[in-house]
Amino acid sequence: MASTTNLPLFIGGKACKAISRKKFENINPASGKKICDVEQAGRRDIEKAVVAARKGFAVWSAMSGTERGRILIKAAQILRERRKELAEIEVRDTGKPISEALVVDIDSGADALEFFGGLAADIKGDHHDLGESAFAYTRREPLGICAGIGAWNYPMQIACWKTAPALACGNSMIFKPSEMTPTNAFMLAGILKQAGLPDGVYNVVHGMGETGHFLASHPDIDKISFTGSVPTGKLVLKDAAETVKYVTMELGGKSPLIIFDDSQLDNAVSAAMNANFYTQGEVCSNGTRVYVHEDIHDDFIEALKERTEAMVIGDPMSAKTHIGSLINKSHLEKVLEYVRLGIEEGAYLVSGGEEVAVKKLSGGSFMSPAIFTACQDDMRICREEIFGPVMSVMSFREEEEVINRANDTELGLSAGVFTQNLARAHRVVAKLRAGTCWINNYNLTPIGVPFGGYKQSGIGRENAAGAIEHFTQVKSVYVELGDVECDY
Ligand SMILES: NC(=O)c1ccc[n+]([C@@H]2O[C@H](COP(=O)([O-])OP(=O)(O)OC[C@H]3O[C@@H](n4cnc5c(N)ncnc54)[C@H](O)[C@@H]3O)[C@@H](O)[C@H]2O)c1
Repeated sequence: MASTTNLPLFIGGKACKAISRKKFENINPASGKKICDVEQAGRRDIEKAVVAARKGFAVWSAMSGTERGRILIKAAQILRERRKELAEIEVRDTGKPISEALVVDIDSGADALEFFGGLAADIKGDHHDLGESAFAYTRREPLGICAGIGAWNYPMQIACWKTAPALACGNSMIFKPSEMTPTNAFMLAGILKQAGLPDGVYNVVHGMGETGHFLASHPDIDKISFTGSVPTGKLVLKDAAETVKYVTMELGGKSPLIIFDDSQLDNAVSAAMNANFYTQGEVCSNGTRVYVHEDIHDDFIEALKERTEAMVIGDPMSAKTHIGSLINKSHLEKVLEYVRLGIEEGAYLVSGGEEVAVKKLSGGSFMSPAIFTACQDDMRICREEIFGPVMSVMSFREEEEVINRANDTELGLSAGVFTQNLARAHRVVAKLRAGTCWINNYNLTPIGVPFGGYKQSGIGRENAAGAIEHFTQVKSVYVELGDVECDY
């Protein structure tokens, strides 16, 4: 997109300017330069989107699941055909390395459209036998208008993970991407239209917290699916409570990764790096509390340090880059402040944790991945979500001890266990209070497997067939075949 073009809203099947007449800037994190101005939706724009979505809903919900599914699958194909262009947009908006965006971000969105497109024809209710003269059945009906609110770390993936199940079930969607990464949610609108989606079924409104608040508090919106931080999630929940909306909450994490002494060391190091440094550490499910058995602690740190220091920090558009730019300067400053805090708290900084200058990208927000050892469970770096490339390593001795320490948090998004002893792996996983657990790997999220959090990390699940339940409501229908009994 040329830097002079404004990024419009998308309402009722058309790109449009905001009635609010307000705009904000979309900045490339790696260069610090403006990509474009973005039309900002005010209250009247949200009203317009709700009217369009209601009209779209009437058309879309009357179509068969087979017809709806065909359009979603077609959109998935277009996404894959345009993978490179969309991945480059993702990199420009987020600062993440192109090597990641090409193999994960766009395909993960396409997977969701394909998966839920395939399920659309199979959304159904149950039959209940009530004896010879009666039966009941249930209809699984769409909710109506769903609103999606996204975070900035996986813009296309988040838009598709919410939109695909919502649309498969016959709902319409008003999606608000993060103000920091607005482009690909808008691109998705054009792709869905090209695939045959009726007007008004998928709408995009841009804006900040206020725009999100307009959606979450709107009485004619039936569901909010939110991805973001715990504090914002609580505000959205309050808004949703006022109008008794369905909610899905995908919130933050501070997840444990437990590495036992019989682990295959190279794999454990690989997983710890994936669990902390992928997308510059800006991943909700990251395993940032790494518990390593004391007998292998020093060998683990030695291998980890060597491999981490070989990572390439640089231009996210370069295929060689492993660590791109953090989302912006203030987030970089927040992450570096946590590094300073870790040192103050008495943790030992083994590697990294410094701002890095990248040639020709002086306006970017780059840092070297940080590894802390000698961490204690009560340090703030081990309790608070940093959302940057900062790994805290702690040692442990006993299985029961490490399970208790891993569970000692208000969050519960994910967890990982490394061991060759599979009986132990399953025993430990069963006791971990986290929505997604990995045994001998980390951070894989195939579309057919549910994803979501325990405790304050969230409510509900995304992905897998179960998501259909979160985007439909059940109507029970009692059918009398005999006479009506009446004592009066
Ligand atoms: N569990 C998951 O699946 C998942 C995935 C990605 C990110 N996250 C979490 O997201 C956070 C990082 O993303 P972020 O900084 O964009 O989060 P954030 O909470 O600051 O913002 C998320 C979204 O909410 C909007 N928003 C802000 N105030 C609002 C309000 N009052 N009402 C409605 N909407 C409002 C923002 O504009 C943005 O679109 C991290 O905590 C991360 O763990 C979770």
